[in-house]
Amino acid sequence: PAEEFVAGWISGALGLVLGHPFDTVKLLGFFKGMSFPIASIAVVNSVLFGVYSNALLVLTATSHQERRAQPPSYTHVFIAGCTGGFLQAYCLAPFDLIKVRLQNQTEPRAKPGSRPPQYRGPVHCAASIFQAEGPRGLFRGAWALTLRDTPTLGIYFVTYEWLCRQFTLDGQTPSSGTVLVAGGFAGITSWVAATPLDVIKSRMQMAGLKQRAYGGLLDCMVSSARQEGLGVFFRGLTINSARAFPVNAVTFLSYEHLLLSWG
Ligand SMILES: CN(C)C(=N)NCCC[C@H](N)C(=O)O
Repeated sequence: PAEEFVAGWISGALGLVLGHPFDTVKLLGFFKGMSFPIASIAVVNSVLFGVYSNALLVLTATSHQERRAQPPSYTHVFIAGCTGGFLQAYCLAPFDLIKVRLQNQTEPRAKPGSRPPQYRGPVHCAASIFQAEGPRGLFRGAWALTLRDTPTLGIYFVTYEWLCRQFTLDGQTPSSGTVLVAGGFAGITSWVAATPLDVIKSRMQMAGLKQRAYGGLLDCMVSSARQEGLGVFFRGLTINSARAFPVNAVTFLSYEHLLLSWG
């Protein structure tokens, strides 16, 4: 049961290398600042895949190797995915907050005489938030992140399993092509479902800095929709989907291959 955590770690890091250019498309260099996301996403992906697989083990009493011969029901896949999503959201919260704060810091870095950026890097950003707001400050937006990730990661694993089963004979291991396509579409489906709460989550994480402070999640939703219309909930949908396909195709392919090679 521990190898799923390790495979999740490595596959998350590989997926991230592909996704990073999409994440930083608005910034200066494509692969700039990748060490922090790699370290954090690898941990978070390890929690997601490790908890998912172990939750399925509890629910169905089958190990990863036995699941092709005895496929779990979609209800069990969904519950295990939601459990993984819920726990990964808490691990992701501080890392995601730092990422959003740094990515929204668009002052040019090297211009002489210009005001230095508020955060000098991820560690300085974490320390500044901790000093100003205490440990709870690092979990700003965590509630919105949990609401975003719990159902959408259930959807993620159900889509992946469903597509794999459509293109694979009963009891067989899916081909690499199937895993790539199923992983890619699982990523897209989950991000389409996640985008409305992703917008709200990022606004809550930035609250107090760039935008106004919100009374809570609901207040943020209502006032964003009132000021900008319902389209606000779909902001970033295209880039999220374009990023989701390669990231999750590679994540699932490397995860399945690692587990297969470890027996
Ligand atoms: C919020 N949603 C939809 C997800 N977290 N989906 C799972 C994809 C995880 C992958 N590391 C990625 O960043 O796409």
